[in-house]
Formats: sequence, structure tokens, C-alpha cells
Amino acid sequence: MDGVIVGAALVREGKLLAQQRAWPPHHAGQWELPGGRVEAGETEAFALARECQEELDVVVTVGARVGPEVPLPGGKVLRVYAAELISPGAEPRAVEHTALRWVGPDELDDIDWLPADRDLLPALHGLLA
Ligand SMILES: Nc1nc2c([nH]c(=O)n2[C@H]2C[C@H](O)[C@@H](COP(=O)(O)OP(=O)(O)OP(=O)(O)O)O2)c(=O)[nH]1
Repeated sequence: MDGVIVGAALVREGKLLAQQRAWPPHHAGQWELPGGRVEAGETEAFALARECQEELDVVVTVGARVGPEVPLPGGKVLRVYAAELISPGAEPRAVEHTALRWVGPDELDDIDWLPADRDLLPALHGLLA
């Protein structure tokens, strides 16, 4: 399917990694999951691992789907997968984004997420529980 955006629910020690967008201006400052567009010929898992490498400079393993498929503007959809760092000691860094943050369950609802990501909050709470 065209227009699939994959997102990583990357969890370490009970916390979820969120990244803060620098662009475009109307979404700058808001938070999202690492990820991006699935390119032609890629599996969703491959695309997610590639995006984590590009955006966070870390290698991840991709696990099961998390939560519902969320419709995005322009007919795209967001699909989220659980992910883990291959090396738990590796520290992700914000290559393209303004900031990174490890978010605990008590902070999850207070973050200024991109609108679509709010639909995933129940599932993300479940993942961290
Ligand atoms: N990565 C990511 N994108 C999200 C999330 N929630 C959400 O609405 N989006 C939207 C924002 C963008 O419209 C789109 C992903 O765009 P992107 O700029 O990250 O994708 P990309 O790296 O492949 O870049 P591009 O080649 O499409 O420009 O999905 C999320 O949690 N993670």
C-alpha cells in the first residue's frame, strides 16, 4: 500500500522514546515516534529499522504491531510497531530532530503529541504497563 508511515514504540526500562519535530513550522515543537515513510520495495520492519538508524543513529529490532492503524492527512496511514535497542547501552541521539525524551507512563498523556499519535495513547499505555 502506498502512503504507509511506520512509527517505532521504542521502549527501554519501562519508558518510551519520543522525539520533537523541528519541521514543518506548524508541527515544530510537537512530539512523535521515530519513523517515517515506507519506501518502494521495503518491508515495514525494514523501513522502521532504517528510519531509526537515520534519525537516532541506533540499531533496533522490530517486534509486534501496537495499537490501531491511524489515518493521516493525504490518505496516508500510521502503523506503529514495538521496537527495542539491539544494544541496550547504545544511546539514541537526535540526528534530525530538536530533542529526544524517554517518557514514563505517568508523563505519556501530558506530551504535546502530533494529533494522530493521541489515538495511540491507550495502546502505548498498555505497552508500558
Ligand atoms: N515518524 C512519524 N511520523 C508521524 C507520526 N505521527 C504522524 O502523524 N506522523 C506523520 C508526520 C508526517 O506527515 C509523516 C511522516 O513524515 P516524515 O517526514 O517523518 O517521513 P520521512 O522521514 O519518510 O520523510 P519524507 O521523505 O516523507 O519527507 O507522518 C509519528 O509518530 N512518527
